[in-house]
Amino acid sequence: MVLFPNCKINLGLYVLYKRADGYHDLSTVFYPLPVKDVLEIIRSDTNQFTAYGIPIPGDPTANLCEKAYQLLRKDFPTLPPVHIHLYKNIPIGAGLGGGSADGAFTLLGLNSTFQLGLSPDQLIDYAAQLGSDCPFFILNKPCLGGGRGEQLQPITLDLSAYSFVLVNPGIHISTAQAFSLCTPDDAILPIEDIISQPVHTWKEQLHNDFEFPVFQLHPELREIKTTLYAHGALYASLTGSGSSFYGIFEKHNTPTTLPLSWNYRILP
Ligand SMILES: C[C@@](CO)(OP(=O)(O)O)[C@H](O)COP(=O)(O)OP(=O)(O)OC[C@H]1O[C@@H](n2ccc(N)nc2=O)[C@H](O)[C@@H]1O
Ligand SMILES: Nc1ncnc2c1ncn2[C@@H]1O[C@H](COP(=O)(O)OP(=O)(O)O)[C@@H](O)[C@H]1O
Repeated sequence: MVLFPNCKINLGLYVLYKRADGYHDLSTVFYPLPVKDVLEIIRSDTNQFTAYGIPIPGDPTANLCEKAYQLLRKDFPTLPPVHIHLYKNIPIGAGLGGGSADGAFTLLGLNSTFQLGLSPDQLIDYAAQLGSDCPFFILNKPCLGGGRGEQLQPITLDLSAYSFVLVNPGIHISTAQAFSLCTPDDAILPIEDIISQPVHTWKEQLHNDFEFPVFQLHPELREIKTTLYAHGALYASLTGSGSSFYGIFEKHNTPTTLPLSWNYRILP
């Protein structure tokens, strides 16, 4: 079976407070975008994980694909061995949730290949054990995210009339470090109220709490946001804990090139 795990962006991200378990409660909107990895799962005699494309830091046994397999294997001891081949294309540690997508899609792929009969709610429970961002990719549609990110409420939000520019500065930002640099504050406007207004109004109202610490760590990244607005973005922001930024543009007003020394992709 071949699957295509996609990335996400966060439309607004508010860190509300630090919990006793060390995680933070947050409020965000997860929105899927079509930058994708390629994930192949094949029944085999032995377990094997192979990754190609962008190098993934860390021990391969800590890969979220491998972790997803082991998580299901605990509850389904008859799950046969598999070869997992991952072509990595989504930038890593970039706030795009690529690792989480790979883990969630591995759960989905194993469930359907081996007919495990897991419901979406059960898959979300497994995904939440892999990481806070993983449950979103089981639903993979625009969602309001609460709790540590695992409490999901699908929302009606269609941005297909717009194009997106994704800028990847290639700086790996540790999610744990980024959270430790945020000052939690739960006095916020409900994010769903902001999102329901036209996109051009978001600039004044919709914020990502990670921008402040990320700009402190990497002041040179301010230029990305400034450039996106200078070239007509209706809205521009850091996604997740960074380091990627996105701009939302009217389709007829989308730049074809940007004066940036960092990699960027235009999703028309
Ligand atoms: C910030 C967000 C926003 O979508 O995205 P990314 O920037 O990673 O894409 C997510 O909350 C990231 O979720 P995810 O990357 O799955 O994080 P996890 O593996 O669960 O946690 C990594 C570490 O981040 C911190 N963490 C994570 C989520 C959360 N709600 N509170 C936290 O404090 C904890 O220190 C935890 O040990
Ligand atoms: N399949 C995977 N792809 C990318 N990173 C992975 C994967 N599995 C585990 N990781 C680990 O997750 C971290 C980055 O996660 P990623 O989802 O790319 O970033 P972010 O959390 O910023 O959205 C890295 O430290 C990496 O070692």
